[in-house]
Amino acid sequence: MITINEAIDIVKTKCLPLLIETTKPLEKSGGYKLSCNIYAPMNMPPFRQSAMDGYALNWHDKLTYTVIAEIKAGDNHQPILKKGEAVRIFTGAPVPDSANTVIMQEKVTRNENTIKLENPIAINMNIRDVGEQVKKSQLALAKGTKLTPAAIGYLSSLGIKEVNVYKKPSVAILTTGNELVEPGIHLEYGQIYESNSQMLLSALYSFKFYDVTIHKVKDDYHETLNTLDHVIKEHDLVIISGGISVGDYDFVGQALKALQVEEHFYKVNQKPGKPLFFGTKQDTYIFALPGNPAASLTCFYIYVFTALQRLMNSEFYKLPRIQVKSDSIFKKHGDRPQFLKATYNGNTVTILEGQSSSMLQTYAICNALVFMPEDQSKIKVDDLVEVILLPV
Ligand SMILES: Nc1nc2c(c(=O)[nH]1)N[C@H]1C(S)=C(S)[C@@H](COP(=O)(O)OP(=O)(O)OC[C@H]3O[C@@H](n4cnc5c(N)ncnc54)[C@H](O)[C@@H]3O)O[C@H]1N2
Ligand code: MOO
Repeated sequence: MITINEAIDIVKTKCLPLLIETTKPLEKSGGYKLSCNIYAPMNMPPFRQSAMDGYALNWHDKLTYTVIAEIKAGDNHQPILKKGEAVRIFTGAPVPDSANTVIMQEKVTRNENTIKLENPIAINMNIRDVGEQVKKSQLALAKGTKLTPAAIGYLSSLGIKEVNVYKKPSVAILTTGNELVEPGIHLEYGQIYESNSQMLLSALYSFKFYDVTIHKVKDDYHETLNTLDHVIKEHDLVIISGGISVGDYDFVGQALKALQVEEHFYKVNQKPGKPLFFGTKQDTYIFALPGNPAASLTCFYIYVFTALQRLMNSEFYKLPRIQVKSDSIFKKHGDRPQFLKATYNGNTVTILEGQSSSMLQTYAICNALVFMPEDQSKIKVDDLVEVILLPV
């Protein structure tokens, strides 16, 4: 059995950036990376803007100015100021060419058509110059930049409505199991509700992967084989849930072999998620996650996340990890390294009850995983532990 780090390294090495270009409306481009440089189509700001509510002045060496006009944001007139004249002005309004400084209103006393400055002011204060952020034709954002809310706001401020980006992977989720029933349908004895597809879909959505299809098969070899064959051909990444262990009705391994999926690893020395498979067929990456729900989700966060980040050409291929003091105790059974459901309060971490890989109840309220290495058998209060922060 390989170690967790070996498995992560294999995923990291095998998964290559997709680098397929596509065009997206700006409002739907969050989380994508630019596939080419964007040059500013205009100066930003496009005109000299006042940064304060106050007065734009044509500076002179006295403290008193005559107010000759008013300019508010959106106005397009350009009063001409002589030396010693001022215009009332507001934040975001165009500063006339003949004004050379702006003073905030709190620093003047107004008396009808004159203002008196408390103290002398220097020129060029509180004016955002034309092209101060970016000049027309300058590089606005470089190829490869990830489109964050700020980047989208910035491009939108330049009047840009669509962008060329690298495609995100298309993902198929395939659940397996005779016992699984759709929520909403009456459960017969021996049946449970199928929940991993919604959980994995939601995890993908949380990382802004929306191109996802869901497929469900019974514990039937031919159905598993045919559906897998189809989803592998149609998607960049396939996430299988369940049917990967050694039971007589676990057909996933057999089907993957028959489809000549190249195995990169099967079984990782970890708890939960020992029977984890990763392989490739042509350009498609395939994970078979253990069916136990908590094991499935932990394997998603530790391995599938890495694959997704690599396909997106991101250098951040692991969730953030920090060292934190534990405020609880935990005794490990067995010697596999373990991921423990936990809550991190910004200061200490609490290891929760219900660590079984079949249990989602405590996972539902956890915001972190504590990683307990192979050689550690217990965690005491105040021990420093490694905490993996989950995107909740
Ligand atoms: N003889 C052995 N038995 C098992 C081993 C082993 O090493 N030797 N490993 C155990 C471990 S650890 C795990 S984890 C599971 C993994 O089994 P599978 O991946 O084959 O998963 P299933 O058997 O199909 O299901 C396991 C469990 O999860 C429930 N499940 C499955 N899919 C869903 C779903 N979509 N929604 C909700 N719940 C689901 C399923 O009903 C089972 O209870 O194997 C152990 N056995
Ligand atoms: O590996 Mo299993 O996920 O421990 O239950």
